[in-house]
Amino acid sequence: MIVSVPKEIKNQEYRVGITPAGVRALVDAGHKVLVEKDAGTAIGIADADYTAQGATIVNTAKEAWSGDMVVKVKEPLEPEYQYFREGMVLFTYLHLAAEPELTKALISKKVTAIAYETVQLPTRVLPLLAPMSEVAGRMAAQVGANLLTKKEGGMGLLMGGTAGVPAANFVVVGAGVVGFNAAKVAVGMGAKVTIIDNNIDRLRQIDDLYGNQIQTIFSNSLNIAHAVKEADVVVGSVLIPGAATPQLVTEAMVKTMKPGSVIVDVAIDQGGAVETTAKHGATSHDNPTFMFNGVVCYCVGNMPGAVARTSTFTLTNATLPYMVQLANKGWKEACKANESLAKGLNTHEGKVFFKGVADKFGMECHALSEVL
Ligand SMILES: NC(=O)C1=CN([C@@H]2O[C@H](COP(=O)(O)OP(=O)(O)OC[C@H]3O[C@@H](n4cnc5c(N)ncnc54)[C@H](O)[C@@H]3O)[C@@H](O)[C@H]2O)C=CC1
Ligand SMILES: CC(=O)C(=O)O
Repeated sequence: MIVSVPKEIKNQEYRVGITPAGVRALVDAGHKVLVEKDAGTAIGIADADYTAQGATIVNTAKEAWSGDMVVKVKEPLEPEYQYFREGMVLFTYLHLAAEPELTKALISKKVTAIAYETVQLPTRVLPLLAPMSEVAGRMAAQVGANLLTKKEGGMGLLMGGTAGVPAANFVVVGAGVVGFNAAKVAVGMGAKVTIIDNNIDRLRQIDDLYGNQIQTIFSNSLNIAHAVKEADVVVGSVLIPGAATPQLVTEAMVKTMKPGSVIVDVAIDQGGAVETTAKHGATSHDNPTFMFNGVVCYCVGNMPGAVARTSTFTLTNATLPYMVQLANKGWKEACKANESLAKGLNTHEGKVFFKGVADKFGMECHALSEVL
């Protein structure tokens, strides 16, 4: 099989879908790997590092989209839709419930699209979302701390406070991988941390691990409203896998926040957990914030792109075994053999196979058993 890897084109996105070690694994298994010129140069992976492991460097995006399977990081952007074609297997983040135009393009061009973020283990863990959620969660605490400074529009608070002066009140809505990592780093910075989730077992785990260092609160609108009103930083990190995110932090709640407080809506890629950021839409690394009622709002849809070298290795450690299965067996046999991978199938032959996406756009959801 020919596996091809385009250079990412999203704003400030320097991650790459494959590392030299990934090229070696695919080449050793008998596949040909095409990597777009300079795909990894910005993060210290030279074209020569790829060719040394057996990749062929191609000069144009068109060639880099020509493989039987195209491996990427971010959801394709409009200029990339021209490369879609029937029979192509696309393995990348897609977030289709928040991407109506991309969904239409994949359907009309009959692409077989397998989304990293909906591959799911029997334990319900999302093994290809978790690595970037770990990065984005850790970043959310750093971003929140930075945005609290006067220069960034914040009220001029130091996350950990000082002896005699209280620490910032850091509230996380959604205690999954993003939320837990955000809370963990915020605790390390000395913030007063509260985490909210509707999964009581998850809250118990965090309570067992962190005791009084993290206040756990069960999710309901009253509890969220109270916590948001008192917060200096709110992190949005709720997810219903593959579906549009419920906007649990309403605009009315945001209006109760103090001027100079901060929202970091990490969940923006699935639509956003905060009504205000969801309405605004994702921001970019070049222009990451906007002000609403005195509150600094940050909702960059590709946060891990800012730490692209760490993120590339963290992501591909997780994606490579699935990539090798898809290349060795072909998508259909690989999905038949691996139920977790099969859950990644979002579109094929012009049909939608993921319920969260079908429900969002009022389309029919086809059963995997129709094709596997
Ligand atoms: N902006 C960016 O660059 C990035 C965004 N993300 C996004 O962050 C979001 C969170 O991802 P993960 O932490 O990996 O997901 P996860 O599945 O690990 O955690 C989601 C949490 O939300 C909780 N939840 C669901 N309904 C809830 C409710 N009604 N009230 C409170 N909590 C509720 C779940 O119980 C779960 O603990 C996703 O949308 C993901 O795509 C992830 C990485 C990068
Ligand atoms: C999860 C995702 O979309 C990202 O890492 O950019």
